[in-house]
Order: sequence, then C-alpha cells, then structure tokens
Amino acid sequence: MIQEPTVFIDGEAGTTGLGIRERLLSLPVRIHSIDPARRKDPEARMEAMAASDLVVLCLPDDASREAVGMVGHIATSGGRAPKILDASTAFRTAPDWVYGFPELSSDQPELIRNASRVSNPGCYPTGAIALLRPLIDAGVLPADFPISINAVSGYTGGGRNMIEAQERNGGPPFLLYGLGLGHKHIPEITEHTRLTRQPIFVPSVGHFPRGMIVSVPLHLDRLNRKVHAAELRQVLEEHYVTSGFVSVCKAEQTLTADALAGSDRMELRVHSDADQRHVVLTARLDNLGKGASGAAIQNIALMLGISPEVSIL
Ligand SMILES: NC(=O)C1=CN([C@@H]2O[C@H](COP(=O)(O)OP(=O)(O)OC[C@H]3O[C@@H](n4cnc5c(N)ncnc54)[C@H](OP(=O)(O)O)[C@@H]3O)[C@@H](O)[C@H]2O)C=CC1
Ligand SMILES: CC(=O)N[C@@H](CCC(=O)OP(=O)(O)O)C(=O)O
Repeated sequence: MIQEPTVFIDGEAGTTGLGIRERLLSLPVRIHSIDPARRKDPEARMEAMAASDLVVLCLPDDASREAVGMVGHIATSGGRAPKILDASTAFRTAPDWVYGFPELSSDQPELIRNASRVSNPGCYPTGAIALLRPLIDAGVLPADFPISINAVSGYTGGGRNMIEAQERNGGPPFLLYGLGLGHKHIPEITEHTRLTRQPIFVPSVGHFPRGMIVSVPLHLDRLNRKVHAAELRQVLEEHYVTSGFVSVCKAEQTLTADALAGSDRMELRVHSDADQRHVVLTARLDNLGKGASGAAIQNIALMLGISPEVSIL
C-alpha cells in the first residue's frame, strides 16, 4: 500500500492554518499536529518538520523566516528536508522560490510541482495579478502603463488580532488604509504582473468578515493603439478557459464584496462605458479562499502529486 504523504501546518491554530487544515481533511494526506501547548517550541516544531513531506507555514513573516531556517538546519544535519509552502509575505519575491499561482502561465503548475520552496500569493495580489498579467503578457497593456489598484477586504484579512478587535469592539464600516502608498503587497504585485512602473495601491477594510474586490480602472483612451474592453475580455477568457478556480463573468452594474465568502473560486470582470475606452477590471474572491487557504490547497496538491480533482469549495 502506498503511504499517504505527511503534512505539518506550522501555525495550525491561526486563521489561515485552520482554513488549510479543514480543506486538507478531504485530501489523501496525513496531518502531523503538535501539542498546542508546544506550538511555539522550536524543538517540537523541528521534530514535526523532520517527520513530514511538506511543511505549510501559516505564520507572521519573521516566524516564517525562522521556520525556513529550521528546515535548512534539518537538511544540513543530514536529515530529509520537507518541501515548504509559505503563506506569509516573506518569500513572495525571493528569486529561489516559486510563486504559487498556478494560473500565472502555462508552465507555472509544473514549476510548482517540482519546487521544494513555494510562496503562497497574497490576497490582494491574487486579484490584481489575475487581472493584469495576462493582459501584459498578451501585449494589450504596455508594462509601463500607469496603473492604480483599489481594493476592499473583509476583516479576517487582518488575522486573529483584527478579527478579535472587530468582533469584540465593532469596527468602522469602511476604512481606507495603506495611504503611505507603501503597502507590503506592492513589490509582489509589481513583480508578478511584470509591470515596470510601480502601481498605486489603495487597500481598504470593511466591517464584514470575508470577501474581497480588487478593482483596476484603465483609461484605454491614453493608449497609442486602439484597444477596447472587448479585447481585454477576450484575452482573459482565453487565459482562464481551462481553470477550475478562475472564471471570467459578465459585467454587472453593482458588485457585493462578500458574495464568494466560503468559496475558493475567483470571478473576473471587465466593465466599460459605452465606447469601451473607459474600463474597470474587477476581481472578486474570498480573502481566506482563493486569497489564502484555497490557493494553498491547489499548491499542496501540486507539490504532493495529488490529483488536481480536489474538491473546489
Ligand atoms: N488572513 C488572511 O486573509 C491571510 C493571511 N496570510 C498570511 O498568513 C500568515 C498567517 O496569517 P493569519 O493566519 O491571518 O494570522 P493569525 O494571527 O490568525 O495566525 C498566526 C498563527 O501563527 C502562530 N504563531 C505566531 N508566531 C509563532 C511562532 N513563532 N511559532 C509558531 N506559531 C506562531 C500564532 O499563534 P498565537 O496566536 O498564539 O500567537 C497563530 O496561531 C501571515 O503571514 C499572513 O500574512 C496570507 C493570506 C491571507
Ligand atoms: C485587511 C488586512 O489587514 N489585510 C492585510 C493583508 C492580508 C493578507 O492576507 O496579506 P498576506 O496575504 O500578505 O498575508 C493587510 O493589508 O496587511
């Protein structure tokens, strides 16, 4: 009998860790857990890592870097180092890591399958990259086009601290933040969209738990070549035609941010005015679904060679 691969989730009790654990229960894997009282004990964590085929890091950035050091130590001490999938921001632009966005290009699933270190994308970058990268690769948007990205997230995007604060004390109905224009996701978005001009990114958080809309207004009338909304839509449709997670949907007059809460899917839309030269691209997803744990499950299945016919929430 073939033994099921073993997975250890470091940070299993956190928001992202719990979402991954729940989804892993339907996959042919063995979950290696440690006593919750020892969850921050380096010795217990290293033992769990050494006993696993894959370690999923659902930790703050600094703790992730430390955990990657532990896996390195296992390898240099002659042990069998597990593969790593990291959910934090720490390695998303690191050159020796593979970016865990299987829909990025046709060769990305194979790169993820063969990688020993994969970074799980950020929630906002998932929407922005899904919209922009195919358009830049196809040459319909120049890589130096000035881009602004506006986004709203449910409060679970802020992890346990924000969840507790919003649920205990209530929170503002809508809060714009990142107004220093230096949000941690900007390097990740710039690199993986292949934009050569840094985009302006304005995130916000609403008083609802889960859901996200990322929107990108485009003045197509500023392009030298005549490009219309229909051409953008066609490029996106062709790019995602085989995807089980991402679909291109018809434009709407209104969009509700939490409509995909509880789902691992993402919906893309191309909205335009009558002459199709003023456009707003939108991506709607669950920040904890395709924006975190759902994407992690896609990557885990690839990294462990498990059939991609995993249940899509
Ligand atoms: N929430 C979201 O929408 C998304 C989050 N992410 C990323 O995933 C990572 C985890 O985020 P999230 O789940 O939201 O955060 P949470 O705060 O909900 O969970 C983090 C978990 O890590 C544990 N932890 C902290 N430090 C250590 C340590 N040194 N050793 C072991 N465990 C530790 C925490 O334990 P304790 O609470 O006891 O300190 C907690 O259980 C972050 O890097 C975040 O950026 C990625 C995509 C989306
Ligand atoms: C609402 C909120 O605070 N969101 C978080 C990002 C959430 C997230 O998931 O960031 P990572 O994917 O990089 O972990 C923020 O803006 O920092």
